[in-house]
Amino acid sequence: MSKIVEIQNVSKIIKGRKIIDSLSFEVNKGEVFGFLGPNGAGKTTTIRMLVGLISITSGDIKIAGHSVKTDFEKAVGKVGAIVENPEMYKFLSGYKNLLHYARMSKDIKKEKIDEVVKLVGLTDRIHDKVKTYSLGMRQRLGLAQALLHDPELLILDEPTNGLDPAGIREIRDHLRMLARERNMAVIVSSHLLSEMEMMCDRIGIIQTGKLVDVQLISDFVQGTEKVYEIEVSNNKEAQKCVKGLFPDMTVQVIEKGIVAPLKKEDIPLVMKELIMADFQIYGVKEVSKTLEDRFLEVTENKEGALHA
Ligand SMILES: Nc1ncnc2c1ncn2[C@@H]1O[C@H](COP(=O)(O)OP(=O)(O)OP(=O)(O)O)[C@@H](O)[C@H]1O
Repeated sequence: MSKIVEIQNVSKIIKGRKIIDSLSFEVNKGEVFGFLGPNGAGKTTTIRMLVGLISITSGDIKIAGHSVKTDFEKAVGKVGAIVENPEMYKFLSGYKNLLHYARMSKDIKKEKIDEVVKLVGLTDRIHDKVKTYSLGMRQRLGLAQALLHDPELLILDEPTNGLDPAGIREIRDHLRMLARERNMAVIVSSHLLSEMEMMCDRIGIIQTGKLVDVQLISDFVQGTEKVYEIEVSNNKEAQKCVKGLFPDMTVQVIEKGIVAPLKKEDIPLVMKELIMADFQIYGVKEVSKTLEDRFLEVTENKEGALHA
């Protein structure tokens, strides 16, 4: 796989504070890379440096081999980005907005407008005024605008912010399609892991300005431990009962019962014990720890190391 972005030891100091600390990672063509971190971690600051909206204090960013610092025009020439909410004229149609934008930059032909409109699935509504569009449609129009000059790299800061589940799905499907069919590299930032799981090939986790981890999303999900949820009457007593069998186990009380990291072969014993003690059991199911739990595990584990 060929890399399109190289972030090399990048730091950013704003008003004497180190907001980004020695960040390094690469993004390949044809992949959707999720830049994930809690609010205030430094995602937007990094993206702003990537697209040249703010300067880099130290280190360098190369896009398609060109330094953002020393060869800016060439570096960002192949980048399409939606960083702040794309400015659209609400009283003009989507088409006129794109036409206006295309006229400002040279070399964009009308056929290209039709192509990107089709690509983001707005053909039926493109001649309606933007003020009649849903938020998801406006996002897709922004995407169309970012695609007008055939970027090799697409950068989107929190692209699903404020969208309903259908809108999130629309954007997600489009980004995946662009990576797969056009071999485009896509960088998306988000603080929602569940969303990243469905959209990205790899994720980079950032916390307080430092990169905590970069992983294939499939590996990240696989590292997620399985637990059993037992739907049972009198959850607090049931917890004591299971702890009686496995004193060292962390057994969690939830509204409808308990959750425990049991092995499959332990289930008959646990059931027998609960039944003998007169608990009513309504169900047992294997559940994954949520990805949010996994995210917290990774960031908490690494935090000690980072501050050491
Ligand atoms: N111009 C600035 N002046 C002072 N502090 C700033 C400036 N820009 C960013 N910061 C600080 O840098 C940190 C990282 O901000 P950034 O917006 O990059 O985070 P983020 O990960 O994108 O978070 P969010 O998801 O909330 O947008 C925050 O603590 C923020 O307050």
